Amino acid sequence: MSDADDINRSENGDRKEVPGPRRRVELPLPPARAAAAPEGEEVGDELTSVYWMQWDGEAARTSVARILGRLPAISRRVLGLAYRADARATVMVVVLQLASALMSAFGLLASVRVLSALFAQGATSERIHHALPSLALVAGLLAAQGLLDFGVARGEAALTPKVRRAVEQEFLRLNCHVRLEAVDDAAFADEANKANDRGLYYMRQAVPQLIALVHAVLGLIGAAGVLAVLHPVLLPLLLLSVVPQGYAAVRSARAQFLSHSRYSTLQRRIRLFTWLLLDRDSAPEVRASTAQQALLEEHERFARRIEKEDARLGRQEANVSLWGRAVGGLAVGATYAVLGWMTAAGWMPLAAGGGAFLAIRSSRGTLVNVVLAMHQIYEHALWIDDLERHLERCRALQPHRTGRRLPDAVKTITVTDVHYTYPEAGRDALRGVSMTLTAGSTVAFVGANGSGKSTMAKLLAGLYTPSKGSIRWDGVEVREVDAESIQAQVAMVLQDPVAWPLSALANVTIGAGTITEADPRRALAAVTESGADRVIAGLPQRWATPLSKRFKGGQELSGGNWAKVAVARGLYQDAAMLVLDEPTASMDARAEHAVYEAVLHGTRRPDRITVLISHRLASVTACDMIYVFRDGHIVESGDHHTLMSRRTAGGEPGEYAQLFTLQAAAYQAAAGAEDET
Ligand SMILES: Nc1ncnc2c1ncn2[C@@H]1O[C@H](COP(=O)(O)OP(=O)(O)OP(=O)(O)O)[C@@H](O)[C@H]1O
Repeated sequence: MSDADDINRSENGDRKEVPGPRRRVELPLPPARAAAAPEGEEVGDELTSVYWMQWDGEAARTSVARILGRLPAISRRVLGLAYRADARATVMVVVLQLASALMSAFGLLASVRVLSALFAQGATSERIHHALPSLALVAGLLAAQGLLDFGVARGEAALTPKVRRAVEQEFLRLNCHVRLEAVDDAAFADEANKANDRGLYYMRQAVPQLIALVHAVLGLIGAAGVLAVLHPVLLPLLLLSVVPQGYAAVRSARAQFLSHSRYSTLQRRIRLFTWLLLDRDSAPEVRASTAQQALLEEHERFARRIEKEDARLGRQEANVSLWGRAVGGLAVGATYAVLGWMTAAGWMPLAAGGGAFLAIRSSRGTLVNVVLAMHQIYEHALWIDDLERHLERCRALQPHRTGRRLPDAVKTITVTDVHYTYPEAGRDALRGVSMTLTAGSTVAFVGANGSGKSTMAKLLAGLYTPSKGSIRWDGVEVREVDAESIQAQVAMVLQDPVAWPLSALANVTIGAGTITEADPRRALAAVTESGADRVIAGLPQRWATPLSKRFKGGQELSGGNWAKVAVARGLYQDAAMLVLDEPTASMDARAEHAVYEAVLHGTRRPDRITVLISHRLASVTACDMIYVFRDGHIVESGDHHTLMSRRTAGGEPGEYAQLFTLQAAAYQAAAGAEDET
């Protein structure tokens, strides 16, 4: 329904001059009690229909064998990442790890020789004498292994922070370029949040964990080799002693993963309430509306559900671990009993039995490390998998790059029969919009809330791609050029511009893609035109003042002053198209007038198309072309005079004329009331 429908008619059908009460629509009474967020026993109930939960389900249902099968791929990926981050350190870590494992195996063999010498026939002093060379070898090998492990630690210290930076950078780079329509999707935002929260966190730990795993596996291979040399039967016995613990670790990892997935949305919700309670922006309204108690209660409701889930998980883990340790203990006892029996039965010399005991003990410790490292990597791999899928999705959602760029100057933009539907939206936001914009002209989009004005502006700016129809810049279809090259040609000042927590100067220059460099003359001209010059002149450090109270000496601006800075930012960008999407709504009347004066008259440039979106029709009367939007399409177009004289088929004024008269009448009525008092 258009605003024009809101015009009241008097009993005899005459049009009233001033707006009356709004017509009522069919809307049932709201419930007396409503939960702020979905209720339910299951913490993740509200997530069941979200598509990315299916991945979680799939990962958790995957067999252990398949997960283990993925480990080589994950290892390759981590190694590749490490190699790209620091090739030298990666090679060093790999080589030193191998050498350390060799030292460990030789050390075990040397220990068996020491025992053989000690358990041999003859006088004690003679046996000790014979054992000395092997003892010295053991000491030497241990020292060498210590040095090699030191080298591994140094390599790891160099590698881990580099990998961390590389992963984070890639994650951020891909996410911040993802097409806007994907970011509009709540499910995508959930996925990005989860990937940042968990996937990235575990990916950062992947290098040290992989090093720990490789270290343990190599140590195990060395010890197993020694055991095989002593007696092959010892190997399956050893394996038997650790299988129960490994099973328990894997079970526990899977339970944790499912649990975390189930309440990741809850965590977001609880953080939202924490933020609302602590944030400076919401602080005045929270206090003025005494909303503290309501927010605290909602926070507690979620906190209790998380608490319940945490406790359940803890109990489950304790049970699984107890079971694993009990069965594992029995298996170890059995292993030692068999070893004792083999030595007593003469299957193995006593020295070899002693050596086997040492090897089993050290292998058991190593095997537990392997299981723990596998457990961790397995658990984290599930999250890393999600992160990888998210990154893959981000790659697919990058703005299209064809290598073709738009020409620097544009003469005409032709929009033909453009349709656009937001993801998961029930209806089209734009339906068959056509228009022609020519350089040097100022164009206004007007119409009721939700009629599609901002959407059209975002399509013109290349932020969205039309679902149907075409937008051509001097005949070049926008789908055929790099989206970023369109965005570089368009300066957009949005309804709620970002209050960048940067210096006043950086707040002006960031629209041109820099916060460290400025064209001083252009910056001064931009702030002068937008009226931000007075704002900046009043700041303690002028251009250098940080515009955020989070910084020492930082200043906070009023909404209207922020808008002036935002308009300056748009003007500074000096783009082929300037879109002002109601940035003046929070400005005082004089400031708004000054901005429109500057944009419509002062800086009218022959090479620029200026698009104004406004609900205050008095601001757009000087535009060359005015497009009136309703329900996603253009119902009227022309300049102010044409539109004011337009009549419908029934002889009634057109939509623009009705809206304009309505607004003018409201001012005149108010002015009349002032005169009477
Ligand atoms: N990010 C989004 N995701 C889904 N739907 C959206 C999104 N943004 C806008 N819409 C819907 O698209 C339609 C057009 O919205 P748009 O913001 O373009 O209208 P507008 O004319 O600029 O409104 P206003 O005057 O209130 O700024 C509306 O139905 C709106 O609810």
